[in-house]
Amino acid sequence: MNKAELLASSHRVVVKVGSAVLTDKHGLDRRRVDLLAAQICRLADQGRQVVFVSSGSIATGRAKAGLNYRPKALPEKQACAALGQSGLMQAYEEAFARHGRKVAQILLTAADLTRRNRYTNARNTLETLLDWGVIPIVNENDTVSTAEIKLGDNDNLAAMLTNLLGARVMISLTNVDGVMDADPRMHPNAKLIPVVEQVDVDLLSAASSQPGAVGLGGIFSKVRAADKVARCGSYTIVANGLVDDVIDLLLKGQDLGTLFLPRAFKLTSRKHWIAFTASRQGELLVDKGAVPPLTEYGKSLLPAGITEVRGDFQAGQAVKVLGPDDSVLGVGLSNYSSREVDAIKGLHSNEIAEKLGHDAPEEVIHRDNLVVFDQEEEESVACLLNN
Ligand SMILES: Nc1ncnc2c1ncn2[C@@H]1O[C@H](COP(=O)(O)OP(=O)(O)O)[C@@H](O)[C@H]1O
Ligand SMILES: N[C@@H](CCC(=O)OP(=O)(O)O)C(=O)O
Repeated sequence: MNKAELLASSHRVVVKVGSAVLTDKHGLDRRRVDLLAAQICRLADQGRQVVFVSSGSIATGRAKAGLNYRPKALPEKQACAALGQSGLMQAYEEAFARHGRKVAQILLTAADLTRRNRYTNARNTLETLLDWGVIPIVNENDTVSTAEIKLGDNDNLAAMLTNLLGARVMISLTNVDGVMDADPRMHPNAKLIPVVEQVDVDLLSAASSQPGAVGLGGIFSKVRAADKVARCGSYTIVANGLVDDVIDLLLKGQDLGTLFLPRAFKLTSRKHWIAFTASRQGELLVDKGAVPPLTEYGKSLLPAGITEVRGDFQAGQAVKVLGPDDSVLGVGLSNYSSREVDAIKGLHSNEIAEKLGHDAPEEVIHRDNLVVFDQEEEESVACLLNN
């Protein structure tokens, strides 16, 4: 399927735009804002529901504050985000209104997505706005998110939202033509990769995480986000947002950018959330005997196979499941707290109740709450989970 057919048949689209597209050395580029608003409105006018993930608050605020350096200290970044976000939204309000569209600001913190009840709440709000024909404009709530609890970057946020909304395609607009086979800043002859059938460890390790002057995460975070999107069965297009009519051209069938295809085996939305969005608080190590039941036969994780508990977690939280060599086997929601798992590890199912002093489930992680990864992809999965 080409990109025009893909967009033509997609009812729901997430568009993400990076700071490098939206801002120049004077701050927010109002002309770019107008061009983007016009194209997003055309996508919507053709009957699509569009969620717009916009970076740019820090770069906009930095110019507004008159800083001639890239803010590094957290309070400075947060102050810039606060200064910039209001101007960004004002520009979008005006630009979308010229096309008769209303926009709504959604600022999310990590906990809004990593906790299931808040995730569901965010989904309900977004669904309502989309039903009303409004364009939600989403950014991370940088002003209150500290380094330890950040979602990471907006590529990751857009991938999480693509799964949350069941969007068929995510369009990621950056300041290069797409994903190249080498860093174009160092290799001027780098070639565009037109299609990525499946992200592998080679592509992930080749992709630079060094951003441009204002971005975050570099092309690496776009490739990783595209892999997450592929695993929920959706497509990603990474294209050049500095091309004035890039979305229009894609709609008309021009073969621009890099297209990431969905995985043949896709996770359900809930399992995708468990694997890539729920906050992971700990690790459970299992012995050799537990590996085939989990990875080959889709069984639940029982206490008998657990040898070690790492980290502090509560019942219901997500944990990584590691093999005896520390390789990542999967991610699942634990029925028990770390203290309880520590108490029952190595026990047979009929010994659990006696040890804990009350009736309790025999599985530490039920198979319905466990995502097991293909062991041949262990390296790239470890990379995906590493943020
Ligand atoms: N292999 C590559 N393909 C494309 N871009 C790359 C590659 N390696 C490094 N880059 C750089 O990544 C930058 C985009 O990342 P970033 O600055 O985080 O953008 P954004 O603000 O759009 O999120 C580009 O400006 C490009 O120079
Ligand atoms: N939330 C931040 C941007 C974070 C981010 O991922 O930036 P970018 O790599 O430019 O998409 C901001 O609004 O400045």
